[in-house]
Amino acid sequence: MTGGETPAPVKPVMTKAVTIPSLNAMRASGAKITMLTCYDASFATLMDRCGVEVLLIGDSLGMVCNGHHSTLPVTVAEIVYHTAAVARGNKSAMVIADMPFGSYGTPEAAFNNAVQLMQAGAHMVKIEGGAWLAETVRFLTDRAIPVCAHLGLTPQSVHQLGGYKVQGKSIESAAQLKADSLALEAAGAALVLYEAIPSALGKELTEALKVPTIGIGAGPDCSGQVLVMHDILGVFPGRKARFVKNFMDGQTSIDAAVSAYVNAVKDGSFPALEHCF
Ligand SMILES: Nc1nc(=O)c2c([nH]1)NC[C@@H]1CN(c3ccc(C(=O)N[C@@H](CCC(=O)O)C(=O)O)cc3)CN21
Ligand SMILES: CC(C)C(=O)C(=O)O
Ligand SMILES: [Mg+2]
Repeated sequence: MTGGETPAPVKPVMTKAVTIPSLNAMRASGAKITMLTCYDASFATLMDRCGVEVLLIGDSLGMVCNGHHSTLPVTVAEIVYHTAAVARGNKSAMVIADMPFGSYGTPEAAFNNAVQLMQAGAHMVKIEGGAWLAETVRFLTDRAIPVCAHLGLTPQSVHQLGGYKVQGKSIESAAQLKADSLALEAAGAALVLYEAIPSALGKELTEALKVPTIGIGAGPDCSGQVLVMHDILGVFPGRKARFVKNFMDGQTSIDAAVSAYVNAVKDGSFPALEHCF
C-alpha cells in the first residue's frame, strides 16, 4: 500500500474449531459429520478448507503410503510423524490419530503411547476392539485423552477375522456389537466408528447410543461417514471395497473432489445402496 490510503477492511475468515461438543450438536441436529483420512500437511490444509470436519491419521497409512499388505507393521513413531504433519497444515478440523497394532495392550501402555499422539497434535485417539477395551477407554478419558472406539471390521484383527469381511451379520454377532458399543460408551468413548456392517445394524447401533457414530460401509444412518483419502481420489491401486466411491469422477481438481465428498455426505447421497452391506 502507498501512503495515505485507507486500508481495505480485513474480512475475518474465522472458522470455528470442531470440538466434541460441536460433533454432539451435529448428531443432535441430524447434520452429517464428514471425516477423511489424512496423512500430510498439504492435504490437511486442503481438506480443512473444503469443510472436512474430522481428519483421521489412519494406520491405513501403512498400506496406502507405505505399501504394506496390512496395517500391522505400522508403528507409534510413524503415526506421530504423520499426525504432527497433519496438525501443522490443519486450522479447524478435529484431528484423530489411530493407535497402531500392539500399542494399547494394557491401559498403561495405551496411555504412554496416546500421550505421544496427543503431543504430536491429535485431539483424540482411536482404538480397535470391543468391551475388553472398556478399562482402557476409562483409563485414557480419566487422563484427558478423548477416545474413538472402532468396531465391526477391525483391520488390526485381520488374522483372527480371516480377511476383510463384513461383520455383524448373525444375530449373535450383532448383539455382541451392541453390547460392546454400550460398554465403550459407558466407559467414556466420545465417538464410535463402525466398519463394514449391515446398514440396518448401523442404524440400530446409532439409535442405541448417545454419542455420534461414524460409518465406513455401515450404512447411511450413522451420524457421519469416513473414507480413506486415496480411495476417494482413485489413487489406491488395490482392490476396492464395496463402500468406496471415487469422487474424482467428473471432477477436474482434488479440491472439487473433496468438496463433492463433503457435499454428498452432507446431503445424504453418499453412501448409496451400492456402497452398503
Ligand atoms: N485403501 C484402503 N482403504 C480402506 O478402506 C482400508 C485400507 N486401505 N486399509 C486398512 C483397511 C482395510 N480395509 C478393507 C479392505 C478391504 C475390504 C473389502 O474388500 N471388503 C469386502 C467385503 C467382503 C464380504 O465380507 O462380503 C467388500 O466387498 O467390500 C474392506 C475393508 C479398510 N481399510
Ligand atoms: C478406515 C479408517 C476408519 C481407519 O481406521 C484407517 O484409515 O486406518
Ligand atoms: Mg485404522
